[in-house]
Amino acid sequence: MTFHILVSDPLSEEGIQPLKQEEHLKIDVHTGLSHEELLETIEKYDALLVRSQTKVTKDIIERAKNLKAIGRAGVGVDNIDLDAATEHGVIVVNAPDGNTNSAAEHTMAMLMSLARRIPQAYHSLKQHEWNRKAYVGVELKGKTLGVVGFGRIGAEVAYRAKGQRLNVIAYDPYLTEEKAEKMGIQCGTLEEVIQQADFITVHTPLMPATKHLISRDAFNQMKPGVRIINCARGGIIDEDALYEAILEKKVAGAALDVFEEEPIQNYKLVELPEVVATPHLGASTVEAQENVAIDVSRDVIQILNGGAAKNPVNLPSLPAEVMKRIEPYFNLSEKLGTFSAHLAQEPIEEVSIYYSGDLADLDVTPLTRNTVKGILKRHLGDHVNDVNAPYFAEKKGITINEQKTTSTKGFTNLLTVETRTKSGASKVAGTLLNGLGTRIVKVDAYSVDVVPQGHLLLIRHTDQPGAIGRVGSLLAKFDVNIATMQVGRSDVGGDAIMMLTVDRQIDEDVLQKLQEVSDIHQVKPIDL
Ligand SMILES: NC(=O)c1ccc[n+]([C@@H]2O[C@H](COP(=O)([O-])OP(=O)(O)OC[C@H]3O[C@@H](n4cnc5c(N)ncnc54)[C@H](O)[C@@H]3O)[C@@H](O)[C@H]2O)c1
Ligand SMILES: O=C(O)[C@H](O)COP(=O)(O)O
Repeated sequence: MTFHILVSDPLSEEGIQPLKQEEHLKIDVHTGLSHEELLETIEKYDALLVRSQTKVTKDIIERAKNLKAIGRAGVGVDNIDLDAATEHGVIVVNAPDGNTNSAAEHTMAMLMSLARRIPQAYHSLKQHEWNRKAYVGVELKGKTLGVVGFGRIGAEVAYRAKGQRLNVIAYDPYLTEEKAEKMGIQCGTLEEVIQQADFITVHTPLMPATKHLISRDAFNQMKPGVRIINCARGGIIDEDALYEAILEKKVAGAALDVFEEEPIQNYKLVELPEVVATPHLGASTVEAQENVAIDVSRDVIQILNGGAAKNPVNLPSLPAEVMKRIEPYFNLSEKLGTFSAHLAQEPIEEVSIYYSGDLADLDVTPLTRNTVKGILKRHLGDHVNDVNAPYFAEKKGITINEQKTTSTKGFTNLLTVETRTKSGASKVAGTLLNGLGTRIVKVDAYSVDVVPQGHLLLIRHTDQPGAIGRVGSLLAKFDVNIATMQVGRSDVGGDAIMMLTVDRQIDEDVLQKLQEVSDIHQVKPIDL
């Protein structure tokens, strides 16, 4: 099968080599497409690779009927409508590590340019002016740098700033005193950082909670003469408030790589002599561009080949060794989900998934998603996948519980799916037998031993002599071959089940006839 990939922003040629080496991938590079042009062309693509220019909006994702993956060759995914991607089952991957170094180095370059007014002096000299008085700077040594957002880039900036003998105070909801102490920096609240710093650099993602995090109110709390750096995202700092604070001389200068609107339409902030600026160049180095393009290319190949991505943004990401341990259970979890959906006679309201034995000490989130996918696929079809399964479950009002138990009922591992409807619950359990593959080992209270694959028939009946024979004869009459058969009962003469594996799908009229056989209460064909 050939997959079509659109690269809609300039990506490193070397970086997309992994894609080019795959024979079944056809790559089109069309950069600079307008929104309308992208909308017109997106339908034929299975994957889209972007940087920050392409706005992957809801209407684009809705039109992209074949899209399976969006690869962001960089960190920030604020140009991608993640909710729409999740709803449509499109996996979004990014390249979180590839440009950390370059972004941190650019931040330091901006910090020093700001302190020594290098761009302004350069500009003046190019105009043939020799003006030494106008470009007096400030030293970094002994000053305080406030870092807001202490993730990969924030931490790298702090590390470098210490080399410039700056004192560093940082705020991040995940920064602990211990980590700060280890790095030789101070951990503060947002207010403390804002009030104590001589330079403030922001390194958070742009999201609703960080929009205008540095606001008019924040500028009012800062030291007079503070200098601001933004190499993260336009919008984290309120540009209008920054403009006013510079005019009012509360802020001595700003170094900006990113802007609320890109490309900039209104240049008033950038034209201020106190502002040094670059056109979103933080990640624009040969090394970073190669790294990020390689990383997303590899992940997109994985996704298109049905494998697990390393850096999913809208899927849980697990360490490789955990993935390796849970991978063998994927097939079982989906099959148990599908089996459960067949057992439910009414809309499912709650799903509880119990993991025991070998599974009890692992992060099993992907298995839970996979089980839910198996359940929902029965009625919603193939467009339910691991990405959008929790979204659809929530939309349908189905509560999902995940539980770990120590009770294994004699199995080394056991996965039990319990579905609850308005009028009751049903259960199916399965296991992975070492070297023998997967088995369904329990249906409600009945022990069975069934390979979860092919055409199954679940029959509920009363344990009476002849019931099994009557089912066998009827199926033989309609030329349905029984491959395997299991029987379980609660007690002699009580409720019982038959689990049959048959060689072909059973026609509706045969099912109807089975339903009419005496002592048979329920006949359920289950295709796995
Ligand atoms: N200028 C560029 O070219 C360029 C290059 C790379 C990254 N970036 C931007 O830099 C951002 C950070 O990148 P990263 O790799 O360090 O990401 P990261 O996820 O490693 O770090 C972000 C940090 O921000 C923290 N955070 C979130 N909300 C916060 C808040 N309200 N207050 C304080 N901290 C908060 C998070 O806890 C996290 O530690 C990216 O989201 C991207 O937008 C820009
Ligand atoms: O979030 C990022 O990785 C940076 O902002 C880089 O964006 P770019 O790929 O458009 O340079």
